[in-house]
Amino acid sequence: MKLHDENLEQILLGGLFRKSDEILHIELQPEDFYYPVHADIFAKMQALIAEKRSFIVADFTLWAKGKRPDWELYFAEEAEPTGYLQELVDCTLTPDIPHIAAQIKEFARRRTVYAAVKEAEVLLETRPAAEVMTLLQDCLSGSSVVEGIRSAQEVCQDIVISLDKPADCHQTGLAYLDQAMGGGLYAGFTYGFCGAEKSGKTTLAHTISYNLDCPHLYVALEMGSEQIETRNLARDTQINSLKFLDRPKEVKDALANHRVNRQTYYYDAPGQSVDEIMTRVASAVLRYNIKGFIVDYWQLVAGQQKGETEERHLREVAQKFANFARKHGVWCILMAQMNKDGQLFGGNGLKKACDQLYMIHGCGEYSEHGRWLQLDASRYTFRGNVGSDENPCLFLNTKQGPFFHE
Ligand SMILES: Nc1ncnc2c1ncn2[C@@H]1O[C@H](COP(=O)(O)OP(=O)(O)OP(=O)(O)O)[C@@H](O)[C@H]1O
Repeated sequence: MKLHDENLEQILLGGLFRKSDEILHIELQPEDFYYPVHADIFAKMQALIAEKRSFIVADFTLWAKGKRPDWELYFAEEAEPTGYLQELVDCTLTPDIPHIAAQIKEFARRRTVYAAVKEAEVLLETRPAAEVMTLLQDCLSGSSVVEGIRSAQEVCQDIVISLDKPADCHQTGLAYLDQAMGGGLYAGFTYGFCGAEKSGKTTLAHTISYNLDCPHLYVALEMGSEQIETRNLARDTQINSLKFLDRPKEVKDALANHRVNRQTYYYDAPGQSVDEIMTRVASAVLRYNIKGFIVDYWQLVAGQQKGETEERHLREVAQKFANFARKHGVWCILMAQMNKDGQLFGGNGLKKACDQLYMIHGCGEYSEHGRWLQLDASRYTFRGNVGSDENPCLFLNTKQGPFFHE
C-alpha cells in the first residue's frame, strides 16, 4: 500500500517556490509531509509568509546550509541542501497546487489510520477488544481534530501573544464613527453601511478611503476609479468634481505638481463575481500589504447561479467577504443599497455577515447635507447610534468634492 509519495512532495514545494501566495489557499501542515526535510522547508515557507507575505528560494540559502546536519540522512554525501532547493524549483512543470496538496493530505491521513490499525493489531494480542476499540477511536479522532482546532489554553496563549502587538485598528478619520467602532476598523471585522439611493454611500466610502492611513483596496463596482479619484482630487484642490468635466486650464494647472499621498489601490470590478473579486483582494494583501478593502457596493457583485435566488446569492457574497476578512486578518467594508421603503434586499444575509451594520439616514432639517448613522446591529460593541435625526454626525460638502466632514 502506498503511504507517501516523494515526487509529489517535491513538485508541491517546487511549485510554491514559484507561486508563494498559493500557500495561503492550501490546508497543509508541516507534519503532513512524510520526509522531514520537506516538512522543514514547508514550515520555513509558512514562517516567511507570516513574516513578509512572500518568499523566494534565495530566502532559504543561509537557513538551508545550517540544516545540513538534520537532513544528512536524506542527502547523499556529496549533495548540498541549497542545490536541492534549486532542483525543486527547476524540475517542476506548473503544478495544480491545490490538487497536489489534497493528495499529500490524503497520504498523511492514510499513514495515521495505518499506524493506528497496526498498533491495534499488536494490542489485540493481550488486551480486551473494547479497550483496543476505545484506543483506536481516540487515536483516529485525535488525528482528525488537529486541523483548525485549538484548545482554550492555546487560544488564550494566542491572545496573550497578540497583546504584545499594537491593536490592528485603523481610524476612518470620522471621530464619531471611530468611537462607535471602538476605535476604528479592526482587522478581521466586516462593516456594512446601507443607504437609500443618492444617500451618499459612495461619498462615505471614498471619504473613509481618503482619510485612512493604511494601504487598502477600493473595489469599484458602480462608479469607476477615475470618477471616484476625481472627487478626491476635487477635494484636494477645493473645487467641485463637476469642474473636471469642463476641463478648464486652472484645474489642469492645479494638478500639474499635485502629489497624492493616499494609500488607496483601486480595482474596477463591474460585473465581477465574489470569487473573482476575492482573488484580486488576496493578491493585493500579498503584493501591496493592504489592511482592508471597501466594496462599493454589495448588491452589484455578480455571479448569481441558475436556479439560485438573489437573496441566497447575496447572502453568500456577504458571508464569503466576511470569511475572507477573518481568515486573512484584514477589515472589510460593504456598502449596500436600501430600497425606497427603507428595506434592504437580501438584508438579513448582510446583517449576519457583518460585525457592525450601519444605516445611513438623512436628517429632518438638514436633509440635504446632514446625515446620521443608525447602528442596526453590532457583535462587539453596545448598540448606540452615531448622531440622530436632530443631531447629524456627518455633513455632505457639495461645494468641494463632494465629501463628508463632521
Ligand atoms: N459633484 C457633485 N456636486 C454636488 N453634489 C454631488 C456631486 N456628486 C454627487 N453629488 C450628490 O451627492 C449625493 C451623494 O452621492 P453619492 O454618489 O455618494 O450617493 P450614492 O448613495 O452612492 O448614490 P447611488 O444611489 O447612485 O449609489 C447625491 O445626492 C448626489 O446627487
